[in-house]
Amino acid sequence: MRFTKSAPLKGEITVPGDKSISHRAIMLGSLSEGTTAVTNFLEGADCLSTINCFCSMGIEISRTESEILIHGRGLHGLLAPASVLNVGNSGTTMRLLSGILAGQNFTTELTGDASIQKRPMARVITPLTFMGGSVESLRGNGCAPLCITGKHLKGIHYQSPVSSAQVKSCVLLAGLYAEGETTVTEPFLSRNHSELMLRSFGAEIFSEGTTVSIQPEPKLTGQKVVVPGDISSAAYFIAAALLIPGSELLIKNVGINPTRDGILKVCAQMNADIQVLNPRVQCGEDVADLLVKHSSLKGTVIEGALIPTLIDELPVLAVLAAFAEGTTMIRDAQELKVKESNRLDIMVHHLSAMGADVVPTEDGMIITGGKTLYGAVLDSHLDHRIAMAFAIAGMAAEGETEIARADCVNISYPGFYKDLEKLA
Ligand SMILES: O=C(O)C1=C[C@@H](OP(=O)(O)O)[C@@H](O)[C@H](O)C1
Ligand SMILES: C=C(OP(=O)(O)O)C(=O)O
Repeated sequence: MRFTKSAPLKGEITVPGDKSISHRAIMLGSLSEGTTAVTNFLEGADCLSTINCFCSMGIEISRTESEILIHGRGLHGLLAPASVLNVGNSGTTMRLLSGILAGQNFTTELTGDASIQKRPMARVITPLTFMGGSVESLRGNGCAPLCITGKHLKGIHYQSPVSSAQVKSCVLLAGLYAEGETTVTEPFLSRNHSELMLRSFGAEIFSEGTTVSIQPEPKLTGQKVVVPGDISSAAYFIAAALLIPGSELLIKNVGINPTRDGILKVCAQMNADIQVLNPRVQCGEDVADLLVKHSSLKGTVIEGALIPTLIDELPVLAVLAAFAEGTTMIRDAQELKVKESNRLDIMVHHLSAMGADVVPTEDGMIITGGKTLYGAVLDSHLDHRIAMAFAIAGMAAEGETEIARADCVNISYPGFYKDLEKLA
């Protein structure tokens, strides 16, 4: 895909459904009694991987024009799959499913693409093993493929060393099958969609600060789930509208759960003009429309408790920082090294290739903004967030930017380039 300096972004857009919430709706719908109807489900490759995994375990999932219908079989209704489950590129599917599979009465093998086979799974193997689970990394390297044999699990209090919603959700889902209460404490609060959705499906779950506890063997009942627009997808349009002079864009129906809205807080620190309009609550999740106007941005510090609330937005925030006046420090972002690609290394490389002043640090980077950026030929490294972040950089830079292997945006936003083209 090729990008040159863009005309102003005008009008309105609705971004596709939230990826995290779409995954969870399929999982909890499958483990519930009755039917779960999901509106605005994200038809991205990652969520389709989750659907395929549950279909392979005997769940019937059908579509109407506007909904996905999941015909749940209850907490103990999954069937042993006939072959290896493949999660594709999806870390969320791999880690959350591991928690569910640890409590079944069958053995499953789980694998995924080349990127998934390099991502750390010890972070879920460790707590599941503490619970009495049997989860083996088949190559002995702490990565997929995994072999999971369902066992009788015991509730634990797990102090997670990472602020990861995937780890937290994995342990909570295993807790559905454990004897006694299961508790997770994390350093900083990560996204809480699992907690909100588990509660609405009927689980007994209690959160206080960075600790959450769940009781086993609830009767989960199918629900209607209306998925809000994904703030992680809205992030690219927020950034484009802020960077391109003359832009004024209304992004409708965006999930602004406080565990996900770090990008709005950082943009406010950077002097961005973003109005949060029509705030409302939909299926327990905060939702609003965002009116974004071109702004003169200034540098800021992004660190600590904010990091989990904007973890997937850091690539595009680094692009914003490169166009802002002054210095931006990104700290405590070492998790970016173990995403679909090493996002820290690639952000530093690609921004530098465009002429930005970026210095890598152990857990982030220092960006001195305000330099003129020039188009470059950049590889996505098959990482959807990298492709989308640098598409936006290309629309604000001088000259032409070419993104190679750009179709990986299908993972979280299949219509991304079409939507951009419509607006700009
Ligand atoms: O739970 C989830 O749905 C997700 C959690 C985050 O990962 P970590 O839990 O590894 O931080 C995030 O990066 C990912 O895109 C989705
Ligand atoms: C990290 C991501 O997803 P996952 O961990 O589910 O692969 C992402 O979407 O940026």
